Amino acid sequence: MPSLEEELFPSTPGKFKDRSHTMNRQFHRCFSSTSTMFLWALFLIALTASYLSFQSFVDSGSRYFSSSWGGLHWEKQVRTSGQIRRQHGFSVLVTGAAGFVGTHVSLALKKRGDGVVGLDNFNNYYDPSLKKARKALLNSHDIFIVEGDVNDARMLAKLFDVVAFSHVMHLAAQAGVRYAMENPHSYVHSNIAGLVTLLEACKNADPQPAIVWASSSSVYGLNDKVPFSESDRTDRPASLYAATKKAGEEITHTYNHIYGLSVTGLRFFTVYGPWGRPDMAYFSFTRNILQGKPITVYRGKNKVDLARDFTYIDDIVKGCVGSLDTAGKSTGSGGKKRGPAMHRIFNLGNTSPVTVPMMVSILEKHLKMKAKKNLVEMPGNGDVPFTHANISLARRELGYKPTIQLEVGLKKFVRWYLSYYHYSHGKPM
Ligand SMILES: O=C(O)[C@H]1O[C@H](OP(=O)(O)OP(=O)(O)OC[C@H]2O[C@@H](n3ccc(=O)[nH]c3=O)[C@H](O)[C@@H]2O)[C@H](O)[C@@H](O)[C@@H]1O
Repeated sequence: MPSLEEELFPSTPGKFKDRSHTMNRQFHRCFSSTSTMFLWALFLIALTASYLSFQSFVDSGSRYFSSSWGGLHWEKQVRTSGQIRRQHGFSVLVTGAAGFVGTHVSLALKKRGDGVVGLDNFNNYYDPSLKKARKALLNSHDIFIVEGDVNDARMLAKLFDVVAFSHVMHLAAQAGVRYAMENPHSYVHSNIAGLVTLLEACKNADPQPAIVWASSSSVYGLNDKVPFSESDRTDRPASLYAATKKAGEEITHTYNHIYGLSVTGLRFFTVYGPWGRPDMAYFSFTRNILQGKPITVYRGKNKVDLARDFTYIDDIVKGCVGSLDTAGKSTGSGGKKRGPAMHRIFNLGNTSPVTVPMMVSILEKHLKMKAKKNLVEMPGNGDVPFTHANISLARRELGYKPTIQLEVGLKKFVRWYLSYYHYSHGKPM
């Protein structure tokens, strides 16, 4: 019978000895590998620490030296731009300031003496050089534009740190009805995630600003009750774009309800005019007509013409400014609601829809050129056959009264287009 010792330690002679040797060796190896590991760990810690400090250096460096926001000079520019120059004036943060509506609203506010700080991410959804040109225009009126995204919470917090904005005019968005099929995530990024980040910043700000923001006529979707009233159904969007704008209306309601933010949503109806958006039909049609290229004119079922309640930019600006002027104060502070705050939604349209072929013939008249038209059945890509705004609520509450009809508005647009793109007598100079 093997002894206990043999049981415990195998019987092979020399094994125990061997084992003790082995253990000895292992102990040494183990010890040496532990110290190696220790050294490695030290090395890794040092490496991580230097990486982190390098990162923070890069981070602060990019914020304070090379990037588009941060630093004492930047803060001074923001503060100066946000300075109010009239009695009882506002200090307004305009997001999407280098956009079409953003540019016009910023100029109007600045002209009457409000402080205006612009914010824009200058993305390339359409020609960024047009956005840069709008920025130059704004700069020439002493409006500073921060280059940044509404998803950047740190940057927003910094902005509210530097200026106690009384109002936020939130116009930054991924626009365009049909592009949503190509790039759906950009709509979620800007119109939902970006909106929430902005609302969080507004909620945390002290004082909280009142918010006026751009919704869209597209929320009416498949609604066929005309004209479209604010109380009509908006639960059947026809495009993801429309769905994100509708979501925005619900999200802003939540922030109004929980945090006491004063919110006004504006449903814009196909806004057009000088400095407009090149992705929109009236703009791209003008470009193609001038270049002798064909245009695609969509038609509804049974060859019915599509129609839009085209609204001129100056009328929209009046609606935006009227909304800011009548917005009640937000009631929250320290991220807490202190009482009920205003929550409003308005249609800003023109109340006189015009068919797309009619819009084309007005362009032809002003351009003194004929369009090469391809008539195509409206593809199922989010479009709606017509829009028509009932504006009685905006008229009553904001004093909103559109005055520019499409004929006149397109004339102003064409004049701007020819000058901006250096045309003379229908030919590029
Ligand atoms: O009112 C609104 O809320 C929306 O107005 C416009 O959307 P939309 O009315 O579709 O404007 P356009 O893209 O300029 O189209 C105007 C009309 O021209 C038609 N169209 C468009 C493009 C084209 O190549 N051919 C064509 O016939 C469209 O079907 C539509 O009936 C804007 O692009 C949206 O950002 C905005 O939210």
